[in-house]
Amino acid sequence: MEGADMLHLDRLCYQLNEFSLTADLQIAAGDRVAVIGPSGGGKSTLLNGIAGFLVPRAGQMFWGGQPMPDHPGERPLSILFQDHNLFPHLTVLDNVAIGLRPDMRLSAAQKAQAVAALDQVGLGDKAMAYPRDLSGGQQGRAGLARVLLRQRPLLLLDEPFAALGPALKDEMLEITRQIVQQAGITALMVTHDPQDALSFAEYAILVAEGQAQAPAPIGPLFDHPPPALQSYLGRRAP
Ligand SMILES: Nc1ncnc2c1ncn2[C@@H]1O[C@H](COP(=O)(O)OP(=O)(O)OP(=O)(O)O)[C@@H](O)[C@H]1O
Repeated sequence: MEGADMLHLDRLCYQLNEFSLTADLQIAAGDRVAVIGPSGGGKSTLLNGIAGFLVPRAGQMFWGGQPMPDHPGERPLSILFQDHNLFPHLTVLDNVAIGLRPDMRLSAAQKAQAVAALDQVGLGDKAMAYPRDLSGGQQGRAGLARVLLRQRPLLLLDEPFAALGPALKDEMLEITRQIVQQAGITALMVTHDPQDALSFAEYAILVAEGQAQAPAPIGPLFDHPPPALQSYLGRRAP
């Protein structure tokens, strides 16, 4: 885990009224990490902190050995939430293109890239459709196409496919895993489903009672869960 290509949360502390989250950990570049733990433990707070939406009370964050820029827009990351951040009044192509330029004034080459990203997620024939014309799975794919186009090295996912049925969710997780793996993207995914965590990630960060633990290899972690994880998993251990 040494070297410049990593995400380093250096003794970070975020305070939200009564709640505080501490994180002192490193994630190697290209790793896929599940963020798991009980409700209210601080999983979304961790992602919001990494995204730059929260100002830390203490500590620092580094990416590739350099301090993370303060401004969220300058951080080298993309975010995929459950609503896929699609704008209803924009075509699918423009929804993807906005990932590259907020004013959507793309050069011909950039437009070709956006079309290629749609092709890659199997939405090549939906470029001129609107989000309302897409199924839930297709909306997820459009969100992924934007992630592909942005080519940011870090991806934050907060239960992006939780609203989908089991088969479609599995399919979307697999597509996401392939895209992330091929592009060498470092990915952190919040999930409540141990099976999703296992199928997507190599490591897991357990977040409980305001503490984010260092990433651990996910198989052994589920095989021998520490007490906080054991009580969270209950009888739903995978
Ligand atoms: N904007 C806020 N202001 C004050 N407290 C907040 C704010 N957002 C979250 N909290 C509190 O911070 C704690 C952690 O919330 P967080 O959403 O990070 O947990 P979580 O692990 O993602 O939970 P869940 O699995 O239910 O989504 C909770 O006690 C929550 O009530």
